[in-house]
Amino acid sequence: MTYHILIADPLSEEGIYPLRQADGLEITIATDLSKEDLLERIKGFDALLVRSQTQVTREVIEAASNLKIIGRAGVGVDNIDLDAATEHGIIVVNAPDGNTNSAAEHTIAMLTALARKIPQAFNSLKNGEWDRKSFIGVELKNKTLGVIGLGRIGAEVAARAKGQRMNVIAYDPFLTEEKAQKMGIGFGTVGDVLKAADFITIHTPLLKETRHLINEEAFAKMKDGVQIINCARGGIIDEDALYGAIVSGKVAGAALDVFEMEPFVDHPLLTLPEVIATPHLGASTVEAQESVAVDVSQDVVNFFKGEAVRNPVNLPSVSKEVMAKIAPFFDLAEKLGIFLSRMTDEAIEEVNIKYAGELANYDVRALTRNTVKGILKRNLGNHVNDVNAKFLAERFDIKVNEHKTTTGKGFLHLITAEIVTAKFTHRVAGTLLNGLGARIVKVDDYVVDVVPEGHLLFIKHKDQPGAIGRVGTLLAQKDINIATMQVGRSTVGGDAIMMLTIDNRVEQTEIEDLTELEDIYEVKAIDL
Ligand SMILES: NC(=O)c1ccc[n+]([C@@H]2O[C@H](COP(=O)([O-])OP(=O)(O)OC[C@H]3O[C@@H](n4cnc5c(N)ncnc54)[C@H](O)[C@@H]3O)[C@@H](O)[C@H]2O)c1
Ligand SMILES: O=C(O)CC[C@@H](O)C(=O)O
Repeated sequence: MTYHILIADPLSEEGIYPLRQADGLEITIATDLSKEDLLERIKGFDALLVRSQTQVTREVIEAASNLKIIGRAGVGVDNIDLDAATEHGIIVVNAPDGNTNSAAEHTIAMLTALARKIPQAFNSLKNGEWDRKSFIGVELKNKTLGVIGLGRIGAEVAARAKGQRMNVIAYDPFLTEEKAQKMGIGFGTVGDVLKAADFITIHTPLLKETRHLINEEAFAKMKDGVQIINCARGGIIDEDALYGAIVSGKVAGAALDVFEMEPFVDHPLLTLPEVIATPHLGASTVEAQESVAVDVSQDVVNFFKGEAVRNPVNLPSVSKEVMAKIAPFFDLAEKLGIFLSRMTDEAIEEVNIKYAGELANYDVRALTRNTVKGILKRNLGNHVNDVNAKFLAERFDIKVNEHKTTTGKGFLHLITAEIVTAKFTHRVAGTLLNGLGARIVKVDDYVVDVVPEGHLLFIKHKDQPGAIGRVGTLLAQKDINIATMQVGRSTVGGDAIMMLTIDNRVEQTEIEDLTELEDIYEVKAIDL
């Protein structure tokens, strides 16, 4: 099998080495595609790798009939329609750590250049002027740097600013006073930061909540003569408001690496001498580009090898240690779901999955997704996968609940999956037995011991002499060999079940013939 990878933005050649090394991957590099070309070209590709330039819109995702993974060589995924990717079962991976250092260094370079008006002075010199009066800067020492967004990059910038002997005050929804104290920085609300800072640097993602976070109202709270740096994302600062604040003299200077609309060739802000700018170069170093490309390429290779990806954006990430514990249960979890989906033809309203024993100590959301995937597969086939299973369940108004208990009822680990319909509840439990592999150990209230593999028949019948014989005879007449059989009953002469493993898949007509036998209530064929 060959998977086709489209690299649509320039990536470091050294960085894509993992892709070049892997078997079964064919790489096409086509950068600077127009929107129309991308919509046309994307059709045959299994993977798409981009940086920040290519806009991976819903339209692109819907035009891509084979796409399975989108890799973003960098942090921000605001150029990718994540909802559309999730709905279409496409996993999005990024490279969150590879460019942190470069982006932090760029921010500090911008801060210093802004304070000392270096770009303006250089331009003047290039224009043949020796002007020592117009470019009087300010020192950073003892000035206050306000950091909005103290994540990976914000924290690095804060640490470096302290090296410049600046006072740092930060706001981040995850920042506590204790953590700020440990970092040796001040802590406050956005308002406190805006009020206290001589320089303000933004390091949040662009989200609904952060769009125009720095607007007219925010500028009004700032010190007169404040200077602003944005090396995060265009759109976090309202550019019209910034223009007004510079012209009015409220803001003495701005250093911008990112803009609301990129790319552009001219921009009103660049007509102002107080503004210095770079064309989104925060991550543009040899080291960062190699690092993000390696990270994202490695995840694409892992994905096509069926291994866990390290930096999923639209799936919760699972640590290596947890993955090692839960990965052996993936197949069983999915099979429990497939089993349950065959137990009823009614609409499923609720799915309850209970993890008992040691499994209860781990993050088992990936197992839950596998069970939900198994349940939905009956009607959705390959349209459902790990990425969209929960989303599709929600779309179909199926509530998914996860429960945990450390008591394993005699099993080291036990997964019990349950589906609830308007009329019935069905339950199936499975485990992994040391040295023996997966087993289904309970179906509804009946204890069984069945290997979840191949073709199974689940038959509900009356506990009467002859019922089992009649099933055996009919299957023999149809030339269907029984490999294994388990029986269980609630009470003598009451309801009972048979679980058969058979060598061939049964047809619907054969199920109907079995159902017509005396004392047989219900027959379900389950292919695992
Ligand atoms: N210019 C570039 O080339 C370049 C390079 C790398 C990253 N970036 C951008 O830099 C930004 C930060 O990247 P990172 O790796 O540090 O991300 P991160 O996820 O590590 O940190 C983001 C931080 O912002 C905080 N945050 C979210 N909403 C907030 C709000 N309303 N107010 C204050 N803080 C808020 C989060 O809690 C988080 O701590 C992103 O926008 C990223 O896309 C730009
Ligand atoms: O692709 C780039 O160079 C920009 C990357 C940067 O904006 C990011 O969010 O990682």
